[in-house]
Amino acid sequence: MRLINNFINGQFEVAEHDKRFEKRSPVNNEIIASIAEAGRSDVDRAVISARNALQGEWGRISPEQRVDLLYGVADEITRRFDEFVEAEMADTGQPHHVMTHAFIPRGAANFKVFADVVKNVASESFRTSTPDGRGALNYAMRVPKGVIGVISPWNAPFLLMTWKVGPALACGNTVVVKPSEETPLTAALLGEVMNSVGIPQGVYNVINGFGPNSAGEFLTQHPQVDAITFTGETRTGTAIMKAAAEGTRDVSFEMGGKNAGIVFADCDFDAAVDGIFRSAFLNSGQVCLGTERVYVERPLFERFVNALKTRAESVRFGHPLDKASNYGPLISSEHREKVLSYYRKAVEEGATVVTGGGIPEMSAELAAGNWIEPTIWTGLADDAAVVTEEIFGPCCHIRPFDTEEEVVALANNTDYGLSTTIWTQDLTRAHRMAERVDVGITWINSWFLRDLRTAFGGSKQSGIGREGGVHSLEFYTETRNVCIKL
Ligand SMILES: NC(=O)C1=CN([C@@H]2O[C@H](COP(=O)(O)OP(=O)(O)OC[C@H]3O[C@@H](n4cnc5c(N)ncnc54)[C@H](O)[C@@H]3O)[C@@H](O)[C@H]2O)C=CC1
Ligand SMILES: O=C(O)/C=C/C=C(\O)C(=O)O
Repeated sequence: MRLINNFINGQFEVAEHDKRFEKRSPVNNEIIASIAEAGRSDVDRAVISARNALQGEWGRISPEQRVDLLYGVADEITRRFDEFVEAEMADTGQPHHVMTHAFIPRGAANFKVFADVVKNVASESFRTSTPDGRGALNYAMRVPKGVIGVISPWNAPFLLMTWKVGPALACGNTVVVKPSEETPLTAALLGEVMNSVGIPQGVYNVINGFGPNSAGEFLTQHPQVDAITFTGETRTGTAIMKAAAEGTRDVSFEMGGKNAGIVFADCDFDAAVDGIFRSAFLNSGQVCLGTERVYVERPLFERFVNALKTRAESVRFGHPLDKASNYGPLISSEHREKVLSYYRKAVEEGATVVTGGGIPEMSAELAAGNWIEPTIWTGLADDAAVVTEEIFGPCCHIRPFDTEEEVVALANNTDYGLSTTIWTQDLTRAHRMAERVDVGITWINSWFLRDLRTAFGGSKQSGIGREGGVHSLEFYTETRNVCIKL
């Protein structure tokens, strides 16, 4: 069993009163780690060490040196790639290929890309007229915001945590990270990386624990935290926003979604089936950008439902170390119970269960894990619970539509506004749709195709602000204007 401690001022430390909690494997629910649960005094030391680091060596080094250090972090993640893959698989139970092809490489990229962004972005300047005719020069200067509180979720832990730590450090801030209680391993490994490449003590800190009345709340309430960046549930975002209001701290939120996939009859059929399959079922449906509502133009409806059913029934459940498996469990037994409760509700509300709806049969050594079948429904009303509420599991409801007008209204019929995926060969129509569907991110003939320089975030209850490229700089720096009278 692993012992995971908090990482404060460059040292791994036990928590006050040596308080700990257990982490269970999603594949069989055996205990795999014991985690130090940070108390208020631990969080306080982490925040103070982050503040001191701003005044120390980190605050004094040049942007070029900072950029080189972050390249070093990316290279060291790549050098220790297998350890990160193994740790993330242990935490999440997700397949080896998802880690090696997507989630762990993105961790390294999150440091490299933002190092490049800060190296290459110019600041604005204006020549200003004055009555004496000599004029003035205004220019903007970016300074770090200070100590950033980073609160991250469990579904893509390393990717989503480094998506915030990378730009925060590139901009010269220091961070205190509170990883999800479900997935503490890679944040701790990153502490080792920070030390080995020479990131000064106190720049990167990790405190473990839960949300309310635990490390998450202690961090967001701490008056020396200058800004908070959060990915997680919309309800949690509301609680964090209340905490941030004290001291009027800035927030950046990426939250839940109830994303629509829209398939027109003129689409490339195989590509659309493949794209919707990935968007509904990748990571066992635990992706904020995932598709839980699918709208298919009527002439294609039956054929599409049958093809998606075939794909969903072809997944191979298994241990992530078994390379023949391509499908993992849900993160926890509590989360599986939540998703199963939606499976039951769908039936109560009159759904036709096209496939799935229950728990797959597993071998004896995996039977105690959080396995669940990919599930497809049809036939529900537009106000059914599984059509309106975020489930965050491997499931989707498919409904036919007849007109563009109708499908825009259906897609927008939600309090969320994170992403959508649209499948059509008519790019004029696709563009028209992108203007009308009320989301932060629209993918056309693709899904989860990321360029880290682009704006990422949600509308409505899916988020506040945008991160990515220069948008991250907007959040992680203060812009100062300097006016020189010439
Ligand atoms: N929009 C996006 O980019 C993404 C959104 N999500 C959303 O995240 C959710 C799944 O992740 P979870 O980890 O279950 O979310 P969650 O909101 O329960 O937890 C996220 C983090 O917040 C912490 N936390 C909980 N209550 C807190 C409080 N009162 N104060 C401070 N910290 C608190 C948790 O300990 C955890 O570290 C889904 O609803 C999903 O839609 C997940 C990934 C990406
Ligand atoms: O690519 C990003 O920056 C965010 C991706 C989000 C997920 O992977 C997720 O929520 O699972």
